[in-house]
Amino acid sequence: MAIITVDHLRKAYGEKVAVEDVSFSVEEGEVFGIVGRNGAGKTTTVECVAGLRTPTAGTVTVDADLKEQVGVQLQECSLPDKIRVGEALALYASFYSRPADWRALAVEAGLDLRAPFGKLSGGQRQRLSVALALVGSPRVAILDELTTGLDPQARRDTWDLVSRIRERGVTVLLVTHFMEEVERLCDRVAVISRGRVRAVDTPAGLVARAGGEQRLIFHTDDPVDGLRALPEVASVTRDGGEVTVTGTGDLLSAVAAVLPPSRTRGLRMERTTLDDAFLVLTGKEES
Ligand SMILES: Nc1ncnc2c1ncn2[C@@H]1O[C@H](COP(=O)(O)OP(=O)(O)OP(=O)(O)O)[C@@H](O)[C@H]1O
Repeated sequence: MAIITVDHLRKAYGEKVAVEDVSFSVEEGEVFGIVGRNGAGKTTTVECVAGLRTPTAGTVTVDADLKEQVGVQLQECSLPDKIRVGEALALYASFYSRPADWRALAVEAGLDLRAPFGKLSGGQRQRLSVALALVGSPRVAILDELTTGLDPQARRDTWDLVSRIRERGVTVLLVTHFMEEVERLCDRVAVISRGRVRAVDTPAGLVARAGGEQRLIFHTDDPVDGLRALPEVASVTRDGGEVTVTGTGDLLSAVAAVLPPSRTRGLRMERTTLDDAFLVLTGKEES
């Protein structure tokens, strides 16, 4: 059952249209990603879902109590430097009627309760902001660019935290720029470009939409025209000594049957990645 339904959402700030027309629905218990380039309208969309902004047109339905059951972590977490992790969590917990065990949350997020906010690293601040979003025991957690600016280890620690949230059955709406994050965490993802949804699919489905194509690249002195007749092959191009064969299915075996690998040099294979799919779906330019 859908816990979040966004239907033809439009949001303008005066003359500036931030979200043109966005529709998607999120099932209970899934991690749903929203990706798009800078300024695509991602934050505005999730702020409308969180009830922090009022849509100009369209509707947002959240099947949960917004104040009690939706936890929000927005792009920057700022607290007074002197407040300690434990104090911040206790303060936020006091806002809710059924708060989570905030000490356990701090342990899970790898945070020291006595550490002052001003002394936390970027990764620790992000994990604190996630813990603060979870302190009310929400059914839905909205996380906006939670790993931007983090080093690879801090990013992985934050991903682990998100994986544990999902294991508890919390529905997660995740805004991100990182395709690796999408691949690791998201069940489905909406690709937004210029305020419109370009695709909603699983990460694998997005790759398939972008062609799901393989490329074989190698050097050979032999003729390669015969490869074009193979059903697996979509195109064959030669640029100087380098040959590129694109296609689908068991492309490598099909090509090897016609052109033995011993007649090629430097053979390598590339597949469409989620990054490629993102570029195809969002086009080359973004306002
Ligand atoms: N309060 C505001 N007033 C006017 N324009 C705004 C406001 N908030 C956002 N915008 C503009 O609306 C567009 C969409 O912004 P939004 O923050 O939703 O995009 P985003 O996809 O989250 O971008 P980013 O990845 O850079 O965070 C941008 O052009 C932005 O400059």
